[in-house]
Amino acid sequence: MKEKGLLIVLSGPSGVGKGTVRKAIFSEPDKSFEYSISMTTRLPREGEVDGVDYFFKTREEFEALIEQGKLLEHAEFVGNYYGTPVDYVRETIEAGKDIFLEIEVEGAKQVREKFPDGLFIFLAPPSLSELENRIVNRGTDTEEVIQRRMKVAKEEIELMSLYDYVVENDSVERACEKVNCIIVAEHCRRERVEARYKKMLEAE
Ligand SMILES: Nc1ncnc2c1ncn2[C@@H]1O[C@H](COP(=O)(O)OP(=O)(O)OP(=O)(O)O)[C@@H](O)[C@H]1O
Ligand SMILES: Nc1nc2c(ncn2[C@@H]2O[C@H](COP(=O)(O)O)[C@@H](O)[C@H]2O)c(=O)[nH]1
Repeated sequence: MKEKGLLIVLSGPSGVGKGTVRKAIFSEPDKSFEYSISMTTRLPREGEVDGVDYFFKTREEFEALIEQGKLLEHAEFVGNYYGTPVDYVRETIEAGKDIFLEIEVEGAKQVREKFPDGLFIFLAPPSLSELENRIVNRGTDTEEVIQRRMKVAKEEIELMSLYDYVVENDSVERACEKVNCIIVAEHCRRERVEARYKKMLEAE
């Protein structure tokens, strides 16, 4: 039987650096996992490309996808829908390849319910004031949206204990190294458990 791939979820509050860390991880050569491109109703930011950064959809299109069961999870975040196309995730895992999702906390909760044996990593900020600095300095949000993101962030940080690992994003380089190590360690752990069961079954 072909071994299934690992579902990896990187989540955490807005502005902590999920996108930055994910892009840095995927810019490394020889990555053995695939990235799940999300759907969103948010308008593209400058430089963002449809089908690369996101699949950009209208609200009507997005709601039709929800109705048709095409999304593994979805959430409304600061006025826009975001969701993970389910077919690509399932096909990748079935093909024995790992898939990497970078999503917000409500979506991660939904994925955990459907894939309890996935690998869930929470990216945490060094402090709340540093989180706010990062959102402000990114320069993509109005003061009102920044305050909404910070309010949600505080609620999300309380949920970090539900994750398998918490990685502090104090430096992008260190955070990437830790995420990569966690993925390698998780593979080793699963292989050992599987090997143990295989032996047990063969001995019967
Ligand atoms: N370790 C770090 N140290 C300092 N700045 C960082 C670090 N990681 C990311 N940043 C900066 O913080 C800002 C927010 O990062 P990013 O957009 O990747 O966050 P995010 O978690 O993906 O946000 P969102 O959930 O809103 O999409 C960016 O300007 C980025 O350059
Ligand atoms: N629940 C989901 N959240 C997602 C998905 N794709 C991205 N995201 C998260 O949304 C926020 C905002 O993103 P931005 O690009 O507008 O800054 C951020 O936390 C992303 O991680 C998804 O498919 N599902």
